[in-house]
Amino acid sequence: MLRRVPPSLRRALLSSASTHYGGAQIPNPSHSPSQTLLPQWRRHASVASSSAPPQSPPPPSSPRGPSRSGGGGPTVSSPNPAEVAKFAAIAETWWDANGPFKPLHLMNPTRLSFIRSTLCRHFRRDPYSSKPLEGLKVIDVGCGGGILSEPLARMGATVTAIDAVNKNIKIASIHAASDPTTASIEYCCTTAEALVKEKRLFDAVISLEVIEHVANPLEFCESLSALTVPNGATVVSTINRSMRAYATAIVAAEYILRWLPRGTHEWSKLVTPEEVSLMLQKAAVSVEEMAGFVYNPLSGEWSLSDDISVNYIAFGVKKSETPSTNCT
Ligand SMILES: C[S@@+](CC[C@H](N)C(=O)[O-])C[C@H]1O[C@@H](n2cnc3c(N)ncnc32)[C@H](O)[C@@H]1O
Ligand SMILES: [Mg+2]
Repeated sequence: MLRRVPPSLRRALLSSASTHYGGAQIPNPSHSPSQTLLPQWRRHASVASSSAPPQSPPPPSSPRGPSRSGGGGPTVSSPNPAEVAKFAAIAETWWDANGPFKPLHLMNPTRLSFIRSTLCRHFRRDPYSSKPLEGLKVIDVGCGGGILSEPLARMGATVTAIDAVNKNIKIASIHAASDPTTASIEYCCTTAEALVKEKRLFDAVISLEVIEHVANPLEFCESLSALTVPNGATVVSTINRSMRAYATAIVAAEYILRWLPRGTHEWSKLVTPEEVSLMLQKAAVSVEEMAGFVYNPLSGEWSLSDDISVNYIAFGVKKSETPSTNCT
């Protein structure tokens, strides 16, 4: 089943000018109105009525040892310094379930459910086993305090977790050390780009709520792809650049409810599902499933949905052959 672009999203896309990401122009749908020219993806299986067909599991990734940068920070300049400073300022609050990262704590079971089901389907694992990701090398890019990295390790994955903020890595390492299962996580203050230079490879590359904070989203997608083994999985979540997202994720969350510090998200830096899909496609990752996260203010819980107008997550598969580059 192919996912249709919701009318609200099409309207937002049609009203926006062409967007440039690091020199690459993301096509403006108003110039190519045919829906067939927009990326197509399946609904997430637990949202849709049909499930995705199984695919060949990827070959095992190369067994490289840990590599850590010095304590001062990442080795390359891809992070946006202003964005990094925002996260450094609130690093101590990562594990405060009522602090600025409360929305991520509340969203965690829902996003883990999407990750568990898509990875298990792709890698042909039993999602009901206690360690469904056993034997898979997974990297959590922009891990913050490790609130996603830890459950991934509990699901059996061999986890590497990186962040541009050294304080985050210190806090994540201390927190993980208290449990033998999570103590095995390889935490490192570095960037995806630096690991690409080291030719590190992972079966699954996951980067949640990071792309809207990086200096160059297209280059970031290219780095995520370069870290993924052929036929491996790349998972990205973020906030849509829609009017609804502006009203809820920025005005309500930052200014009315004060869940997040003001200025956490800049509307102009948000990326739409089509843009994420096109950038990943350009980077040789084909987005195959997408789902929205919706918040129920009555229950205070998040759930998976077809509604990708605000928060959404995309699952992609790295193509087995790298497309030829256009050298001039
Ligand atoms: C909103 S937090 C998300 C944390 C985590 N992925 C999660 O969802 O629980 C964004 C994180 O990305 C990190 N970050 C921002 N830009 C980065 C970059 N270019 N490379 C690596 N980490 C980055 C920040 O330091 C911060 O910890
Ligand atoms: Mg964010």
